[in-house]
Amino acid sequence: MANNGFGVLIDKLKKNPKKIVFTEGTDPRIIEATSRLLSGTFLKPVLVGKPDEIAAAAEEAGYNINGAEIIDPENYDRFEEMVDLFCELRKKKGVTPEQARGILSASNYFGTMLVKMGVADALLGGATYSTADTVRPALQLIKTKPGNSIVSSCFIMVREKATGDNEVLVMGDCAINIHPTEDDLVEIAGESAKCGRIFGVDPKVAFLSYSTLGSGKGEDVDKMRNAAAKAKEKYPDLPIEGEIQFDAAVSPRVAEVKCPGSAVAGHANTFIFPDINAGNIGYKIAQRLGGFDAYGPILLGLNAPINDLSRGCNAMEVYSMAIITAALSD
Ligand SMILES: CC(C)(COP(=O)(O)OP(=O)(O)OC[C@H]1O[C@@H](n2cnc3c(N)ncnc32)[C@H](O)[C@@H]1OP(=O)(O)O)[C@@H](O)C(=O)NCCC(=O)NCCS
Ligand SMILES: CC(=O)OP(=O)(O)O
Repeated sequence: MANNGFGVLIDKLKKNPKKIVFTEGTDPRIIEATSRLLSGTFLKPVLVGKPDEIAAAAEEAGYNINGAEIIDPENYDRFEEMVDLFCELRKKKGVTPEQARGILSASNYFGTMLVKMGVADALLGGATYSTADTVRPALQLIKTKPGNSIVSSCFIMVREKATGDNEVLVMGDCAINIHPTEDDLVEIAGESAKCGRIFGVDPKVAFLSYSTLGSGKGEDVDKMRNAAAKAKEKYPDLPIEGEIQFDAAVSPRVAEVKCPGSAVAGHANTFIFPDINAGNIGYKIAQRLGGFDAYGPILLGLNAPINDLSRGCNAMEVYSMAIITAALSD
């Protein structure tokens, strides 16, 4: 991503390098990204897995990962300390040490505990794990930040314009909350706008629907209209429009017909989808047919920077997401 926001993230990391855990240490895309990261000095990769299997995978992929820290859950000298902490954190669920040992043998839970214990600053997973399996340990162990009521997510979508500049859009929540409530949507909008600013977006927020300002009827229309109204009240300085159709949100010509006089319509850059069906399909259409690179899902409202990858990711996306994830840690 050649966006100025990305350069800012790298500069931040150069001043204060961070450790990032990769839960899928033998995946060739993770190995390639690790090799690229090792040639810089701003991020310290930690690979979870068996050293011999990771070494064999690196050799097969043809990448040098000398210098990467490797932690094997089966031979980790702080494993029993991790088990005790896990039991404490999951006390209300009645988890026994025996059960904890089994759960922590899986790299998604083990890696998340490395962040919880402060062994690493951040985590990136999901190259092979599903989003649910990457995110669930974080929801259970890292928890929602004070002041937030949910963890949600957004994608930063980037496409090079004919002028050579980047067009940067924000889309949320395409990955976590399946049926967000009106209040969830308000929080998703606020968090997505905040995240967009990190990447140089001056947010103009559209609460998307199949209706523009009452042109269509239905419960889902009401939900987006009410959410937009609540968001305007909660964030009076944030330009917000809704409910609004996608064409009216992005096309000045259509906006003039459907939503005249709006400060957002025709120029929206931060899109709030009514549910995960719309969001996940929407961002993938922009990515696969619209020529946008998709960075995310970036988790919003979590107590520590833990992010997910799409299983369809490539090594460059892993590399970029690692930088984004680590740079979001304090
Ligand atoms: C995120 C997701 C995995 C959570 O579902 P789940 O694991 O079944 O969640 P549960 O309801 O069992 O909750 C597990 C824990 O997470 C917490 N939690 C669940 N959703 C949460 C959210 N959005 N924010 C904060 N905490 C949440 C619960 O409170 C619970 O905590 P506890 O165990 O300490 O009581 C689920 O919402 C999901 O599958 N989302 C869609 C993921 C997906 O397929 N995306 C498409 C590809 S990107
Ligand atoms: C974000 C997302 O859609 O993830 P996956 O492609 O792994 O399901």
